[in-house]
Amino acid sequence: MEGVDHLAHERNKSEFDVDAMKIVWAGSPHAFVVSDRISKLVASDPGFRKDNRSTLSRKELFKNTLRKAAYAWKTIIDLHLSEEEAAKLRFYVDEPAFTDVHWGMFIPAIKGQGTEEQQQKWLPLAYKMQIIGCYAQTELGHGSNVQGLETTATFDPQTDEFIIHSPTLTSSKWWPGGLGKVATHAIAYALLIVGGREQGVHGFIVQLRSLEDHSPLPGMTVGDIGMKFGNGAYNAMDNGVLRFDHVRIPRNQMLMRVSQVTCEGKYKQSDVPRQLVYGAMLYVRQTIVADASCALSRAVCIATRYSAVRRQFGSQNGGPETQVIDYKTQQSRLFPLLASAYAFRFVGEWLKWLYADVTQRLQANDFSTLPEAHACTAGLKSLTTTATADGIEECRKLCGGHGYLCSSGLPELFAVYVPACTYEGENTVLLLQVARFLMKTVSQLGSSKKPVGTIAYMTRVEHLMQCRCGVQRGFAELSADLVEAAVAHCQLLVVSKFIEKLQQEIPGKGVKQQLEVLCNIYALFLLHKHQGDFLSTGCITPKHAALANDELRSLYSQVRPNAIALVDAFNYTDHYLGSILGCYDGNVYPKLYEAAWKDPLNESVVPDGYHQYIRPLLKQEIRTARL
Ligand SMILES: CC/C=C\C/C=C\C/C=C\CCCC(=O)SCCNC(=O)CCNC(=O)[C@H](O)C(C)(C)COP(=O)(O)OP(=O)(O)OC[C@H]1O[C@@H](n2cnc3c(N)ncnc32)[C@H](O)[C@@H]1OP(=O)(O)O
Ligand SMILES: Cc1cc2nc3c(=O)[nH]c(=O)nc-3n(C[C@H](O)[C@H](O)[C@H](O)COP(=O)(O)OP(=O)(O)OC[C@H]3O[C@@H](n4cnc5c(N)ncnc54)[C@H](O)[C@@H]3O)c2cc1C
Repeated sequence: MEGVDHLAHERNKSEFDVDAMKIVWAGSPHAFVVSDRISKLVASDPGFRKDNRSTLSRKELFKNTLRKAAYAWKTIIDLHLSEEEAAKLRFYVDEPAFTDVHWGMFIPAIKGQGTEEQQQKWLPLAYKMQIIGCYAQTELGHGSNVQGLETTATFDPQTDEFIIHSPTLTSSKWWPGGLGKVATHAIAYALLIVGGREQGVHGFIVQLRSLEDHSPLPGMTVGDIGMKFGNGAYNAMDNGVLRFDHVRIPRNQMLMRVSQVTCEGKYKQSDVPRQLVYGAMLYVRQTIVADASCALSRAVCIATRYSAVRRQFGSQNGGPETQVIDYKTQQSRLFPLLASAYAFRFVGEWLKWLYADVTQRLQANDFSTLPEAHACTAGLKSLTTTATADGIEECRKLCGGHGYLCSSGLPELFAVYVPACTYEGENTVLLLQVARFLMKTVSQLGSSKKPVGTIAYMTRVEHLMQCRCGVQRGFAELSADLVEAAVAHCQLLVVSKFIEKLQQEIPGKGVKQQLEVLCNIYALFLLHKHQGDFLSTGCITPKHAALANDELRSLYSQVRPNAIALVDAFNYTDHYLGSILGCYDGNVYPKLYEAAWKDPLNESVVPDGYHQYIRPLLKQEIRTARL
């Protein structure tokens, strides 16, 4: 029945203060108040409905996304929302769109790589959305290999301009979000050529479309690259293709914080590391880690609530069947994902601090922590997105057949989420960056200082690399193993940041205790999953492995009465979850049944096509099929 909380009995089992945990999850009392208010504002506004998305054609979906983006912007203006509130509104609208790239990449790139003068010119236009930007780095032929990009930017001292050109088919810009149909400007990455000399890849602000009638400017061939994975909402994003035909831009539209080109045609490399050209990627990667905790927590919320609702087998004397959440197999699949959602939340908080710290240092020209920041953002982006994509799929499977319905919210969540394993740095490529950082760390330790902890094994690897073949060839030969080492290094980071979080003051009855249980689940699940490595290196004995497994089962039993409260702490509205299986009141079956009849296929009892195809079949009126 509507209005009845079918999960009340579960909520009454909770052994901790859920409201206090909501503040821990939000990050602070202020963050909770803002999130709670904005999520309810979005959920209560019909202008932001999303339950009909799966029935729209791609063009309808895209146009609806434009409508929502404009409506969101009007809401932000009319309600005088702050930047923080506006970002929360875009988050809870939950629609992949050009605004993600405008706010998430275009603006950070100008802030990170533009001079003061360039920031003063372009940021006010971008903040007021008087221009709409995209981040055009990837090309048809190159994405991971940034230094392999082929678009050229040739300086013409006669006119004090750069000539942006796509010399080959593979140099076509390909994938940038917002580029296909909406963006008026791009940060375009191109190989700088000054006085006939190549100077590496740099960023350039290029206007793509007229601000009067939105038509592509001369020399621009631009469009959408076509449908993407599944029928998911990511098809609302106009990932585009762009070819430049000798497009001229003023010299002052090269982003010149890192390097400069003078009007005389001199190339100047300031003492800022050239890697700052990659700065926007550092920023986005750290946001992607926080994003992973959100996406995984959504899937876990759905699967946990449904696991408490669903009963299957186990009826005694005609009594109720067993809740599937009580099966140890269900717990051993679900609860490590619940623990991971919290773990990624806290490592994401730490990474946000690390990024802010490195940014502050960079402003003082202190580049000492840039390598560490790169390794951490790259590695944690890789680790958390892989685990989250796998975790969303596992949550779909945990919900049985109903998990495969669009109305469960899980297929769409998966389809929209999985490219995170590829964009902003393909996950293996990023782990190789971490491996390179680890190897460099080890080689710098020198003979007097042996590596310890998770990089202790690197001594053997380093010896092998130096004696058997050159370091470079050794690295390539052992790269698959080094990627595993990089993952282990990042897992250590996640566990250690969870432990550090527990050393903080955490108010609320039973809250810290619950987090300690989740931290232990996360760590022991990893030990169980990788026990082969731990055993073969003598880090643990078979007895330790058995103890860990026993302890895991005990910890699952401790989580069980608190599972619903732990996902309630995410404080997601039913609108944001977009899932009948995960609805707050657990009233699943009537909602599933009601939703089925809303499908367009049920608009007629006899389907289109019956008289044309089925009736002739049934009446044996089909002549022998033409071969
Ligand atoms: C939730 C998201 C929210 C907002 C985002 C908006 C929308 C969401 C949707 C989609 C967004 C996705 C957008 C994109 O995908 S943009 C394109 C992303 N592309 C990439 O990530 C390319 C990946 N490739 C690279 O980063 C580099 O090519 C490389 C793999 C790192 C190799 O670099 P390269 O210069 O060729 O050579 P190396 O010799 O390996 O490195 C030299 C040197 O530099 C150091 N380094 C490398 N990168 C960085 C960095 N980013 N910061 C700092 N330092 C860096 C590297 O460690 C090495 O240092 P050494 O000391 O070892 O020499
Ligand atoms: C949904 C989506 C949105 C995107 N948005 C944008 C955007 O807004 N702007 C933008 O510029 N780009 C965007 N991209 C592009 C994205 O950044 C690239 O796809 C990504 O960087 C991966 O590069 P790639 O496609 O060239 O993959 P590749 O590098 O070709 O990877 C293919 C395979 O080769 C392997 N590989 C590559 N190099 C190595 C190596 N050195 N050693 C070992 N293995 C290797 C990889 O691990 C992978 O298995 C987007 C992509 C997607 C899917």
